[in-house]
Amino acid sequence: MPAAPLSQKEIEDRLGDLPGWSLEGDRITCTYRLRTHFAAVGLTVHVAQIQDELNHHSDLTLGYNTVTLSVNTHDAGGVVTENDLNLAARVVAIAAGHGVR
Ligand SMILES: C[C@H](O)[C@H](O)[C@H]1CNC2=NC(N)=NC(=O)C2=N1
Repeated sequence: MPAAPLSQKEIEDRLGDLPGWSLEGDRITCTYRLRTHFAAVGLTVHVAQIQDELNHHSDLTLGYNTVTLSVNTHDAGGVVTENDLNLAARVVAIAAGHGVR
């Protein structure tokens, strides 16, 4: 049973607790800036590990010293659900440990 779509107000309310995350169209997104390229790679690998654990995957983009996540729930027709907010919360919880700026 796919997760239920959330209203824009529900999403915006929850994003208040997710620093750096925002609603962009039909997905939530965040760009983390790291001190070095290698630190960005490390965050990317850690996020990939969490995504496989949750079986929920963002479009994950690695730049020189940035990691951008952009996500919604495919199984719900490409809208934001609890699964996306849960992934964002897990990433927020680990970001500081990677030395995001
Ligand atoms: C078959 C597999 O469980 C599904 O395709 C999972 C994988 N990762 C996913 N990631 C995202 N963002 N949305 C999904 O609906 C989703 N479904």
